[in-house]
This record gives sequence, structure tokens and C-alpha cells, in this order.
Amino acid sequence: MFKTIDDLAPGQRLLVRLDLNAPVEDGAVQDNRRFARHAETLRELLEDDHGVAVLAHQGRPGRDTFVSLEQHAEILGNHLERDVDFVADTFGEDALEAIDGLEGGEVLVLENARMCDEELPEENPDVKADTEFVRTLAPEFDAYVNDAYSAAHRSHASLVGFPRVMDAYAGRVMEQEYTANSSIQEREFDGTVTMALGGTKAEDLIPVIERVDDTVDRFCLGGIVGELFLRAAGHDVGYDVEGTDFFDEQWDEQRETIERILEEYEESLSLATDLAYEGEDDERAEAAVEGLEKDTSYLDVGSDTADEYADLVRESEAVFVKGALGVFEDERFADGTVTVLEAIAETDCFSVVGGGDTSRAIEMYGLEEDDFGHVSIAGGAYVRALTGEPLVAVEVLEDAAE
Ligand SMILES: Nc1ncnc2c1ncn2[C@@H]1O[C@H](COP(=O)(O)OP(=O)(O)O)[C@@H](O)[C@H]1O
Ligand SMILES: O=C(OP(=O)(O)O)[C@H](O)COP(=O)(O)O
Repeated sequence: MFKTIDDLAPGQRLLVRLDLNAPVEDGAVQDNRRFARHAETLRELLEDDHGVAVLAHQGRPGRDTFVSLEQHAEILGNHLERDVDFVADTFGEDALEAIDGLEGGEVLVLENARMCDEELPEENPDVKADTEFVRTLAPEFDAYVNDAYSAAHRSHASLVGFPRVMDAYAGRVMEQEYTANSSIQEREFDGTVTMALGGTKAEDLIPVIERVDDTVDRFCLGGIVGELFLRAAGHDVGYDVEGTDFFDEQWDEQRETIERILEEYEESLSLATDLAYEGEDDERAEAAVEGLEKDTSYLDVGSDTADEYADLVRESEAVFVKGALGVFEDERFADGTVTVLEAIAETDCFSVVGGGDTSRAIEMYGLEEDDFGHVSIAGGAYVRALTGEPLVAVEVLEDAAE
């Protein structure tokens, strides 16, 4: 196990890795749940009079979302209700000067780590520890704290290099996410375990079905992934229409696997029996899967399916969710996702809801986060944790504690 911030003596100068990666619309960084969650960790550190320099990333080089962290500092400041400084440099002279002036109880955000050449190439932690990036920053701090659980599957310098060369601790988000997300592998459940799988990425979800089938009794499928399974079952859905590009490419790549899984896991897979689409007058319309046509975009599971999935949830001791069952961002097509989430919230089953997009549905539809066991802010890391795959940035924290 790793050390946590409970093990830190007060009043230190800390390098704290957060995951503030957020949607960017027309150059404007959008606040998301990651800021609020990380702000809680920072608040605790500031109360203990630590001086905190934040290391984080945004987007990937070449993408529109690859922008400076200046706006992130401001958003973080809003959550913390205090000034948060920003320096447009990560480990050069300007950054070192700003770090030098950091007092206890202050926060400074360093520039996007992915603007440094040594950050991104996926290399092993020892190689990352030997970069100029890590060798320059490490001596400036008393300790390193990693709170960036949702990036912990990446072997990048800012995530895996520092724990090799300095005292390293897990932040609160890292600790909470690690504990909750690993639970499907580590806990034993007496009653029924149900998993609702949806969203857009079949390649992410198929390994989940294969690797957790010992623990999970019932998989409820929806979203794009659910439609691909319906297509494999011989229904006329799961085809790209009206310029969409969700289905055909994934079908070509995953067809054999989906067909095999459908056969192998027939007993534990629940597929939608009806789907919803945009009918005349732009209203939500529904039809049973038997009569569906290839040339329509289906945007949600139907209400019979949603009710059936909600009943399965109510009978369960534990429920895990990854991916939305429909396009919940459009109120007309939120029924499947929200009905299942409401059923989870109403019962006292053990639950984890994951996925950057999916977890937003909880906020959008007025559900209380407290009614869920855990709402994960991670996507890729959550899926890996569900299947028991190690997360490299967690492993280096564990090594550092030994
Ligand atoms: N039938 C559908 N057609 C198009 N998009 C869908 C459909 N069902 C679900 N989605 C979309 O899937 C997205 C969530 O999927 P994904 O990105 O894979 O999950 P997450 O980010 O939660 O890990 C939602 O934004 C939702 O709009
Ligand atoms: O947002 C993230 O991952 P996620 O979209 O899987 O939740 C992390 O910040 C990792 O980002 P990356 O997938 O560009 O390495």
C-alpha cells in the first residue's frame, strides 16, 4: 500500500500532481468535477500549512484541447475561494523562481506538463526519473503527492518519475478512487452483482466483460456498445446512419469478439428489448428491437428495457456502471441512463459509477452524489481498475512506500 497525506508532517513544500484535464470549448476550459474533487485535497494540504506547486496536464499536443493551464488556475481558485498563482513555465527559470517564493498556505500552478518534451513518451519509471524535468524539479520540494488517479494508467514523467527520487504520497482523490475502484477485484459479494455497460467505446468494455465474469452475474448493455451486441444478435440496429461514425468501424474491428462474447456469456448478458429514437415532431419515439430499421439513429434504450434494468439493479447487492445507456445530454434520451441511476440511488446496494461523461449525468439530473457508493472521475483508469489491471502511477507510489 502507498503512504497518504495523513503521513505528511505539516508545513512542507509539496509538488502535487493533479488531473485537471477538462473539456475545452472554443478555447474556454470548462469546469468539471475533477476541479472540485482536487480542491478538497488542496484545502486539506493548505490547512496543514503546506506550500503547494500543482503539476498537471491538459489535452494532447496537436489537439484543440492542448492549451495552457492559466484558466485552470483560475477555476481552481474559484473552488478554493482564494488566489491561485500561475506561472507560464514548468521547470525553467521562471518556474524555479516562482517555486522559490512559495510560502506555506499558498498554491501555484505550473504550466501544462505536456508542453515539456520529456513528459509524454511512455517509458518506464526509471527512465522518467532520469529526465531533466524530474531531476530539476525534485530537489525544489520536500515531497511529492500524486492525486491524479484518472491519469494513473499513463507512464509519464510527472506521474511516475518523482516517486523514484523523493518521498511520495497519495492524495485524497487518489486514495478514495483507488479504494472504491479496486473493490470489484478485492471484495466478495454474497448477492447479485450487476454491471451496466454503455457509452461509445466497445474496445474498452469488452475486456471488462471477459475479466470480471466471475464476479458479475448480470451485464445490462446499452448505448453504442449495446447496439453492436444487438447487431450481432441479428437485429437491424448498430449501423452508421445520417453521417454517424460510431458503429461500422467498431463493428469491423470487434465483430468476431462481440459474436464470441454473445455466445459465451449468453446467460449473463441482458440486451435491450426496445430502443428510443427521434420520431415525428422531434418527440421521443420507441419501438421493440424486433421491428427496428437500419436507417434510424437509436439514441437510448426504450422504457421497457430501462424498467427491466432498474428492476435488476433493485435486486442487486452491488452495481457498477460504465458508460451511458443513451445520449443523456439530450433530455429526451436520458431515460435509460437516469432510470438506472435513480434505481441505484434509491437502494442501499454497494455502487460505483464511472466514466468522465457518464458521471456528469448525476449532476445534470439532480441526483445526489451521496446516494452512490462512489462516483469516479476517471474513465480509462476506472476501466483498468475494474478488470484488475495495474495502474503504473499507483505501483510507483507503492514501491516508494516500501
Ligand atoms: N445510442 C447512442 N448514440 C450516441 N451516443 C451515445 C449513445 N448512447 C450513449 N451515448 C454517448 O456515450 C457517451 C458516454 O460514453 P463514453 O465516452 O464511452 O463514456 P464515459 O466518458 O462515461 O467513460 C455519452 O456522452 C452519451 O451521449
Ligand atoms: O482524462 C483522462 O483520461 P479519461 O478520458 O480516460 O478519463 C486523463 O487525464 C488522461 O488523459 P489522456 O487519455 O490524454 O492520457
